Amino acid sequence: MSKSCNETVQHLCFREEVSCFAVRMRSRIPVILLACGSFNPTTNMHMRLFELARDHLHQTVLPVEDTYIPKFPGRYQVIEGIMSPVSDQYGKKGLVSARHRVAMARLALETSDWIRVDPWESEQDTWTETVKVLRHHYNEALRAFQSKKEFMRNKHPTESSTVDSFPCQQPVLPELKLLCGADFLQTFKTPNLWKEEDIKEIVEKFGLVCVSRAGSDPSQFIQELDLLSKFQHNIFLVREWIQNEISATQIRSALCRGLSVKYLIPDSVIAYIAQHNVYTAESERRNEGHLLQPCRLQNTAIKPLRD
Ligand SMILES: Nc1ncnc2c1ncn2[C@@H]1O[C@H](COP(=O)(O)OP(=O)(O)OP(=O)(O)O)[C@@H](O)[C@H]1O
Ligand SMILES: NC(=O)c1ccc[n+]([C@@H]2O[C@H](COP(=O)(O)O)[C@@H](O)[C@H]2O)c1
Ligand SMILES: [Zn+2]
Repeated sequence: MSKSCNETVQHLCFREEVSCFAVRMRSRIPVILLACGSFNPTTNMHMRLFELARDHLHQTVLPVEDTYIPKFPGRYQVIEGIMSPVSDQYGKKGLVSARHRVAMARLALETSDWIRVDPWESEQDTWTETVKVLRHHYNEALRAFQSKKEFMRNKHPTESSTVDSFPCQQPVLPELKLLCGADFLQTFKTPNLWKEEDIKEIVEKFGLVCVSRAGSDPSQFIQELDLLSKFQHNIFLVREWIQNEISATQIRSALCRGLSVKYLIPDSVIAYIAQHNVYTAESERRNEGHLLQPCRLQNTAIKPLRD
């Protein structure tokens, strides 16, 4: 092959790569994953939850017209993971202060380049419904998207077509999805814990990514609940391919008995717990016998009127 012919081929290959990239950028939907929970303390499994969910979303197939792209599979591009520890007012037994739980999550996530802890929920004066936490983070993402768009507009004030010619430069508003384990999903059926309209908004407007957990069958559960089966196209079930049944409750109970939890939670978190003496028999008794705040709120809401 002559040099010029070779160059032409290279040029064509480059152009094809660029156009594949452009198609990919246009088709892949950016996603932010938000996990709400106690994180008391953060375990290796909490972090695995994010990794499993990201792999799953990256493997979801592209729409038919794009399936020929071999190098770039996946309908979604997970751009960020957010861990949101619940506030102290949640009232769960053994829940230690949010200051400690946020600090431990920060240490645990030090080695992640895409998951971060966000203290907003834990800093609120009262317990916040999960749907409101989703709305807050959605609004944050919307603000970031709008300022990026504004920045692009200022960068190319006269070239209105630039954004169309280089789709990779066009900011796309990410979708925000609630990430949870199968046991979390099962709590949707617990009386007085969730409002129906909240569940509807979560699955209809945002979407759910649910990771399997021993003892829970999320697919059967979805079929049993009309509200979930109606929006099942927006519920992603992720199979944990290697079982990792770590539970934060068991970690706390092992710590209180003086047993080793090494390799179940990060070393940095173990060191923090020891340094601050976070988990003790006394901390385990915190909120003992209390109703969870969501149940308390629902109970007061449905109190009969006095005559
Ligand atoms: N082993 C696991 N497999 C799948 N999901 C999990 C696992 N551990 C925790 N999760 C999920 O992580 C989120 C936060 O959970 P949480 O803080 O309650 O931790 P936990 O280990 O379940 O603690 P606890 O035992 O105190 O309930 C929830 O959505 C929960 O379902
Ligand atoms: N109605 C609601 O919005 C509602 C009810 C129960 C639990 N939750 C949330 O789910 C999470 C459950 O965490 P735990 O699994 O640690 O109990 C917490 O973030 C809590 O705020 C929300
Ligand atoms: Zn739990």
